[in-house]
Amino acid sequence: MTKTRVLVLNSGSSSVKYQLLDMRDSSRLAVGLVERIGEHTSRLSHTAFTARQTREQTGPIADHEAALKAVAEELARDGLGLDSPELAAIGHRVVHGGRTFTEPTVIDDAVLDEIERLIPVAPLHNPANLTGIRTAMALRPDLPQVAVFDTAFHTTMPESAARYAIDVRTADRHRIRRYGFHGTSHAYVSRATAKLLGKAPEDVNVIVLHLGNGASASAVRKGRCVETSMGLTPLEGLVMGTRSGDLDPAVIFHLARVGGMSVDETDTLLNKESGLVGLCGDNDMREIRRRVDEGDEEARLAFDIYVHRLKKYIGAYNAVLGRVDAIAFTAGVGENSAPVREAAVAGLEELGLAVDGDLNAVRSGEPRLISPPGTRVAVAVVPTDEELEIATQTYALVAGTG
Ligand SMILES: Nc1ncnc2c1ncn2[C@@H]1O[C@H](COP(=O)(O)OP(=O)(O)O)[C@@H](O)[C@H]1O
Ligand SMILES: CC(=O)OP(=O)(O)O
Ligand SMILES: [Mg+2]
Repeated sequence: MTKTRVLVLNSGSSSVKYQLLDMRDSSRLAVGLVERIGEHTSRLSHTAFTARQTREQTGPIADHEAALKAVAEELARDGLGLDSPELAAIGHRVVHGGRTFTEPTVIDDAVLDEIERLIPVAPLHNPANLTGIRTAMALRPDLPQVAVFDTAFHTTMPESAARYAIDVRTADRHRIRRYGFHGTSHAYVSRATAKLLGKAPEDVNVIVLHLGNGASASAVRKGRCVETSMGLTPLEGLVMGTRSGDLDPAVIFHLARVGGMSVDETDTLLNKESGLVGLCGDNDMREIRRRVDEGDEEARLAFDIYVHRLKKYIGAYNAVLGRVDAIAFTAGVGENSAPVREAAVAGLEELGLAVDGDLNAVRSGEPRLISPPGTRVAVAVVPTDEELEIATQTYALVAGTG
């Protein structure tokens, strides 16, 4: 039997997203999501397109291992189980690959060790990724398991962008540099944006704004990343759902000296209790906009801070690229929040940027332009598909080996 299927696992800090694809035509056989892992109100939602079935279950799912086993059971109920002889490989999103991994990589013990070694610089993500990999390996030890790294696309950044201005010896000793994340999404979306413009990726310069729970911007010149907003860890850059993004590093010394806060307390504050949730108590942009529309001042300020930071990055990446052909909004907020897109581009006419109100209001799952016809820079909404990209890269690596 030909092995044409790939299962993709995207294990986040408190969720697992998965897709089973048939790579002959990249069609999706099943998709699903396990949310709120570790809480009493965990939820698994599973759709099998083959059986035209969607099922949901709620109730405690203790950890990522339990989550993955529940996913395997759901797939099996639709005859799509992990024991399928048609399965060619399992592709895993791995957030931090350091400088070691610039390409998708078949996972062995040495790869596992390296992902583990990188936990201190991706504490929210790499442990979950590792559990996902180990559980999948236990379920199908015979199958190639492939890691696709968030950092890989950013390894083309020049040293001038990748280095922090700190003592070189200290930086080198501790491998402190800017790695960047969400690379699979930035790669996919920058290519899809070129396609939307009817051009080859090598012929365009694109700013990609990946605005999900985690958020990052990247500047892509002729298909290669030259700058991105996340750094050593996914904390730097834009305002996010629960992360502060950019900040004077002296805030941390100040909190230690004046606030008596430990390193771990500050880590939690900046990664989990800051960003939109720290500013207004909500991290969901839908809820924030609802509050803004009701005249809530706290939500308004949170929205304004979020947009102000975004605008600074758009300006900075215009300067980095020199010439910009398109700006692409993607991920949960970027794809769905017309007010964020409108506000981020407002007042940037001198940079050749504008958003058309009617086009911006269109709701669609397709890549689309939202700038008025004839503007110098195309502004686009380009849905990301990290799972499809991971499946494509995974299959390219293993096809012909099984
Ligand atoms: N219809 C919508 N309008 C505005 N924001 C939305 C909408 N749907 C989702 N979002 C935002 O997208 C976020 C999730 O984005 P997503 O890319 O799925 O995140 P992640 O992959 O990091 O979990 C939510 O927290 C919410 O702020
Ligand atoms: C790297 C990162 O921030 O990922 P996510 O948006 O999935 O949290
Ligand atoms: Mg995401």
